[in-house]
Amino acid sequence: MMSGQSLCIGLSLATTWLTGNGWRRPDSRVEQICLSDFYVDIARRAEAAKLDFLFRPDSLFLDPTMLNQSPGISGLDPTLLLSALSRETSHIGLVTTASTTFNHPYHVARSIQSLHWLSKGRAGWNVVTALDGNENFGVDIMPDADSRYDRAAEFTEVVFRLWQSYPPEARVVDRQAGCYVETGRIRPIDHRGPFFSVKGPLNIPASDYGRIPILQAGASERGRDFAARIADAIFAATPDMEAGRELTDDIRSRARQAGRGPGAVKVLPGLSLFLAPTRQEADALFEETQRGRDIARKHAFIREALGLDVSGMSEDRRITTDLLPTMERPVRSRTHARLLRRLIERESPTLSQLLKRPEVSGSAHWQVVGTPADAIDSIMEWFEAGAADGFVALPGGSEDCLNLFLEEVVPGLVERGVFRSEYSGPTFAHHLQLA
Ligand SMILES: Cc1cc2nc3c(=O)[nH]c(=O)nc-3n(C[C@H](O)[C@H](O)[C@H](O)COP(=O)(O)O)c2cc1C
Repeated sequence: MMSGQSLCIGLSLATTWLTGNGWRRPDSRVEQICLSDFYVDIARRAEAAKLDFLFRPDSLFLDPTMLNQSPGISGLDPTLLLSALSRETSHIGLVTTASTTFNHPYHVARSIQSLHWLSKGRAGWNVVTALDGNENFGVDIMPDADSRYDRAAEFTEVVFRLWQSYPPEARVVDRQAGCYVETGRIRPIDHRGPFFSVKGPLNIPASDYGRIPILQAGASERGRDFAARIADAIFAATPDMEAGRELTDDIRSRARQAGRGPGAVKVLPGLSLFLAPTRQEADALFEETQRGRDIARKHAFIREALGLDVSGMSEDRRITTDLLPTMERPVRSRTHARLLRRLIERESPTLSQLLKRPEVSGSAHWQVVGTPADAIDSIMEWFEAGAADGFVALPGGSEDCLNLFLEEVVPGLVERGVFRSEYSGPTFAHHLQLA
């Protein structure tokens, strides 16, 4: 924790509480996940709790076999969804996700600037390089992670320049003289690079609500360098406090090397919550949510990330490093593969233990299964240890867990003096202390 700082808290709108068996509850409202009403209620309650932002991850592909068991994160276009929410809220940040691998920077610059206008300064962009979906865009083989980062670097540079190409001060709106803009202040960007040729300028003015904060997800060496250069916050996968501290220290030092202040990039791990009034009930909620989850999918994840086939192994077999192929091989996410390997190196878990760990079953996120008081204690511990600057809440199991988070965990953090009780400004950049 840096002195005088308070937590930065986002809430994922990925309907994490419907995953596993959560959607099967009679009161889950899963039929409504493509309707804005479903999200409006949640957004208003998150704003009443004075959260920094709502966060919508995204992907540009559909694996229908995954839908057998749960609704997943597919669905509404995130920027359109957040635009609908912008009319129903007034302060909370609205972070959309746009991949730099399959979009075009002109479109992304325009749609996020539009969200910024429509929400009066509350847009944020979660920059991802994507994990899948190439065949939807005429690309036979998924580009490897390094070339995706090369493209992401150029993509973001083009977007930032487009956002500056039509500055707010160009709009003089002089009715008397009949002059709407000073055209000389609107400049093409004339960008020509390996991936894009973009003349510009953008066809929408930059809003005068200030800057659009950037989040980034992906924590390989390349990912960290990229975040240190361009991001205001990183959405991180850190399954334990040590991983959080290592990432936070590393990001601070990379930010310094990139000529930025030590606190320039906030580290915001995903925080998976399974909350109930008692620990027994929380354990039961967790078990119930996980029960029957597709074991073959977990095996496939381990095979893809590590090159290790565990499908024929008994559940009490210890998974040790000597079982792991040593050869460097391309993987979908180096971040997740590294975290999984790290777990095996440190603990040599049995297969049964491994399959239950967040590195395999929960996108490697920090996880609390317990009471709201347990969640508050864990958050305080991480924050005070410098392992996180805040978090993105991923409530699991049922909507009751989301309710406990908003109605008990957040007020508990306010009581402990580490979270705001009122917004002190109207824009997302202001909440992040960037304005
Ligand atoms: C915590 C986390 C969240 C991510 N969320 C998304 C997402 O919503 N959509 C997406 O297409 N990719 C997502 N990714 C994938 C990253 O953008 C990136 O493509 C991937 O992690 C490979 O980068 P790496 O080599 O740095 O790990 C996420 C990655 C991480 C670690």
